[in-house]
Amino acid sequence: MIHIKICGLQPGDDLSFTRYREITHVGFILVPASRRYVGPAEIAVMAREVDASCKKVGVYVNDAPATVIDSAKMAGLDVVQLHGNEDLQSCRQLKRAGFQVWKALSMPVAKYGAETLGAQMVEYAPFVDAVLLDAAPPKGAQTSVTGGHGVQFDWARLRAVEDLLQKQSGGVPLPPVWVAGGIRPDNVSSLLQEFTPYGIDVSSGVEVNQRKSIHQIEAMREAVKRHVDRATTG
Ligand SMILES: O=C(O)c1ccccc1NCC(=O)[C@H](O)[C@H](O)COP(=O)(O)O
Repeated sequence: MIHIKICGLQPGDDLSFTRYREITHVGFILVPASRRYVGPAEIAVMAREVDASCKKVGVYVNDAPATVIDSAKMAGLDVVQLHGNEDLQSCRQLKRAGFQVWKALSMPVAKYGAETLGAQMVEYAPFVDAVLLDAAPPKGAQTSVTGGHGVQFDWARLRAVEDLLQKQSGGVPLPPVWVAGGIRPDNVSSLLQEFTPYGIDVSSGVEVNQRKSIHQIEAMREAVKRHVDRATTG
């Protein structure tokens, strides 16, 4: 199964999609500069509408671990997604506090090749539960708004990640890989032709007028299902 995370929910959004088996994670943005910012107390209220099968993820950028722990406890989160330059020590501290930890890594641009990415994945592996490969933010984006721009990276680069995972299979086990950045119902199939991630993380691609659309979320789920069905029936 390809897991799906829908990210950037806000008060008033319809959370009934969290009951779908394939939508395993729902995300909230705890980055004050983001247009999708929601505070921990508001998340705790929204969380009552989240199906028990769906894990609640909080996205943080460069906050001190103690701040993340207090906020994530108040919000009732299962997973903390670190979307900045957080170090190994911070990941370890958050895991020790009982949270699953995901580390976002910016997908290689020309100066930053597969080896660097592989080295980072190996380095973070013991301290995280997953890595999330996201597109680098566009020029001009606010410094702390490191994701959620609807920007796609070159998915052909994921072939190098596939090779890394194959090569690594005898060595340090690498964490599950999620892919994010500009994924929409009408392009998800091209991504999945390049690479089969553990999961996909989607935000802008399931929005209409900057708010989550239940129809777009449904279209995403259908598009992934169609791809998987086609792949399994040949
Ligand atoms: O969504 C935000 O506003 C955001 C702000 C700061 C850091 C991360 C942010 N989003 C991270 C996500 O998990 C997004 O789902 C991911 O970057 C994909 O976004 P999109 O390209 O819009 O699908």
